[in-house]
Amino acid sequence: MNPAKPVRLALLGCGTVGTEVVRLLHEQAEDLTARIGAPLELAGIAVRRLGRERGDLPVDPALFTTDALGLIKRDDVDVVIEVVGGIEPARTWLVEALRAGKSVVTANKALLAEDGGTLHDAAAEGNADLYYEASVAGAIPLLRPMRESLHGDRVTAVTGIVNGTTNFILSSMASTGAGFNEALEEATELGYAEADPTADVEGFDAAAKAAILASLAFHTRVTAADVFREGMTGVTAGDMASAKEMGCTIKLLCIAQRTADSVSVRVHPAMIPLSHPLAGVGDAFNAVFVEAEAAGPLMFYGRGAGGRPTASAVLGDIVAAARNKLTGTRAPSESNYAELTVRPIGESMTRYHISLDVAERPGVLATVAGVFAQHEVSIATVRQSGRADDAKLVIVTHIAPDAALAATVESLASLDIVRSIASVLRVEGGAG
Ligand SMILES: NC(=O)C1=CN([C@@H]2O[C@H](COP(=O)(O)OP(=O)(O)OC[C@H]3O[C@@H](n4cnc5c(N)ncnc54)[C@H](O)[C@@H]3O)[C@@H](O)[C@H]2O)C=CC1
Ligand SMILES: N[C@@H](CC=O)C(=O)O
Ligand code: NA
Repeated sequence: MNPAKPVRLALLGCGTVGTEVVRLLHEQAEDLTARIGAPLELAGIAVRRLGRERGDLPVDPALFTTDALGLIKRDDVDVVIEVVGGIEPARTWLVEALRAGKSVVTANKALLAEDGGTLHDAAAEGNADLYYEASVAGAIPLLRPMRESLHGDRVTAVTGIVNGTTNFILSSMASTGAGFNEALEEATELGYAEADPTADVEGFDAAAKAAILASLAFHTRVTAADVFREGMTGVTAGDMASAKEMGCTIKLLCIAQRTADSVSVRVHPAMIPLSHPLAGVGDAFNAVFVEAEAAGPLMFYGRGAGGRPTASAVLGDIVAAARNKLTGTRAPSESNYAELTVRPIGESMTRYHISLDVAERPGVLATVAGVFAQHEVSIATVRQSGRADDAKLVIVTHIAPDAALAATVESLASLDIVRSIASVLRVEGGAG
């Protein structure tokens, strides 16, 4: 029997994820061949600089090139794997590959969220596969269920922790009291953080993932620009202590919800009760709840960051793309028929936890309560502590439109008796 012709791979990028992709291809070569029915073979690896020390990477040094586009254009390349990141030149490379009918596997959430439409259009044009399981929640098989298994149902909400770096930092702050900088440094060393960790801590990475998830869940193109985003750099040790006092913790959440004809997608830190299933998601783990009309609640949990877990998702996509090449089939194409509108954050319904430093005078509480009433926001609990220069009010509201809550905070800030607004946090999941 003739051995099957290899499926040839072009790997773009050989950093945290790329090196682990190379290792897994090497370690599992025999099993992969058996599962696919043909061997996988690296045709080339595009890197930024040649001659860099790559330790014990099990690969022929002759495969390295700095000419990514030249590698993509080669006739002997069947599947292009992009683990470089960023918008350009990744977009140009992937559009070139897809239009030429080459399958693409990418972990690039920033690009998919910014301009996924262009990639999907290029895939349709070239009748090529576009797989991106690693782009959201790392190793967790999440996009394939969203893209295939749940296509018989109607998804109504997706809520989750989708950034490993910030979950690592918030978990460290909550459990060991570690400082922000110290925890971020450790997350970076462990390979969780983006090349520019601002993307993690300011919520851009989670917002990109939220856009990808919302697009798949609601059959509508949602981009990063549609997502309300607030990072976690403002979360202080004081907030964490205050959350603890209330039997809560603080997590950076991604929340995507659907009504009949619109969707809302937001990313922000939020207090959640310790009894909430997301509260126990520690370290760099991710967890995502999907609610669907017929299925009910589903939960996905696992490692959302790190070279090896992410490479696992990349490998899964490579296997799928290789099988399709051999059988002449294709991945499911983009489904965006619903064309739902994206609601602004002001219309989202949520609750706020507001901590105020106030002057300790008679009538302060009544004045503050009056501001909430004026904006039709009802108060759930009030705690007062300290006296004189150290008086503090901690107020938790009932559910109200975000616009009304934001306007309340603005009015509070203009009161003479309010010395400062120490913190404002959204509250989710029945906390408070
Ligand atoms: N590290 C993680 O936990 C995860 C990363 N991702 C995504 O995977 C992608 C790669 O991430 P990492 O491996 O962590 O980043 P990294 O920064 O470790 O690796 C990227 C590599 O691309 C190389 N590169 C940059 N410009 C290039 C060019 N013009 N030609 C060839 N190579 C070039 C860099 O030198 C670097 O080695 C990104 O899109 C990231 O968002 C997705 C999920 C998890
Ligand atoms: N920087 C990201 C990596 C995975 O997507 C994260 O921390 O989650
Ligand atoms: Na995933």
